Amino acid sequence: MTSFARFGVVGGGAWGTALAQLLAADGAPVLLWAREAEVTAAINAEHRNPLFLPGAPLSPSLRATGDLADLAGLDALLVVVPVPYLRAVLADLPTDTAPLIFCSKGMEAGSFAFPVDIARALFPERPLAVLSGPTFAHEVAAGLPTAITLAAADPAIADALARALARPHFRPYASTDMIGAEIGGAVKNILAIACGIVDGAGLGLNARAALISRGFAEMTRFGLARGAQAETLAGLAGLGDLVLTCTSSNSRNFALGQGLGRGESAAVLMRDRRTVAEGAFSAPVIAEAARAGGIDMPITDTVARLVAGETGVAQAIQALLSRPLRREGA
Ligand SMILES: NC(=O)C1=CN([C@@H]2O[C@H](COP(=O)(O)OP(=O)(O)OC[C@H]3O[C@@H](n4cnc5c(N)ncnc54)[C@H](O)[C@@H]3O)[C@@H](O)[C@H]2O)C=CC1
Ligand SMILES: O=C(CO)COP(=O)(O)O
Repeated sequence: MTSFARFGVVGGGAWGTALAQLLAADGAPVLLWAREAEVTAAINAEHRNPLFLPGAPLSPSLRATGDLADLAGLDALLVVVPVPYLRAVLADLPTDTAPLIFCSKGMEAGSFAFPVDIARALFPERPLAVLSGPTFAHEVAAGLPTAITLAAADPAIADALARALARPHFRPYASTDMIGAEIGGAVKNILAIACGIVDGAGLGLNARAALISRGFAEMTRFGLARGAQAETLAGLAGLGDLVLTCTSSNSRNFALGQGLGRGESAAVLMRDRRTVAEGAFSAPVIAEAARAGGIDMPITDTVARLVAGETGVAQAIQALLSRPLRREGA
């Protein structure tokens, strides 16, 4: 098996840049593809990414390119493109056999595909993996302690990639449950918006704790129905990330929810934003997938309607609180 010494990163947003910095911090060469010429120029000339990760000094061994063809021949690629744009970027990747490690958290509209589903259809021969967990980009770039799930269908590849990505302060836990890791990351983004709404509307900490645990029940129902393992959902990629992003306004999803909770318009909050709040894209998609599968996801459905401007915060809260009482495990 290869040693995975030379990594490439596809996507120069906050998370792609932080992962590239993690791997380049010890002087290892890392090549990052970014869409914005301003980002590639600043990384190469000034060793920083002022658009998406301001304030984080980057290693000179991290180089950037605007040409996806330059990623040919590397040992593995971390793919960190927001899910709505992922398919188009993957279609332009150079033909290769190196593993693709998906780090984005969402479900594609229309196809109801997670990143690995999209890639499997495009690259049936390439090893695929998922990297997901409670990982604010600025903390990883700063070298703060972080643990994360690394899932691949083949346990030997999962172990090898986990070893290759591990650093003294960055601990990947290997798993074979790719769908569990993907569902945990996608659903927690939606629940982070819900918790932000509760915070912005001043509904208190009891309500937030209730949302986290009832939201986790939704994530588990959806995940188990799609073949995820319960321990993955209760692990770093599910519950771990849910706790992180439901309790901090450093989360863009939580911050979006705070705005909604304060009564700001969803359309205005979504307009002109440079950074992503993936939960806003995924909420209607996962809500529809759940409905089609007969899976009860009232919080996800409510977030989808709030983001679409179809309901207001007071009305949505009233609707959630007036649902029939039920047994907890049901
Ligand atoms: N920021 C974080 O702390 C973490 C983010 N993630 C996930 O990583 C993924 C990427 O997020 P960030 O790096 O934070 O992004 P970001 O919000 O920092 O930047 C937006 C990214 O979207 C890209 N983009 C915008 N329009 C595009 C288009 N038309 N085609 C292709 N790319 C386009 C930009 O080039 C940029 O890379 C998301 O799925 C997010 O949920 C996962 C873990 C941590
Ligand atoms: O996924 C994240 C941390 O694990 C980042 O969350 P936000 O996209 O909400 O900022």
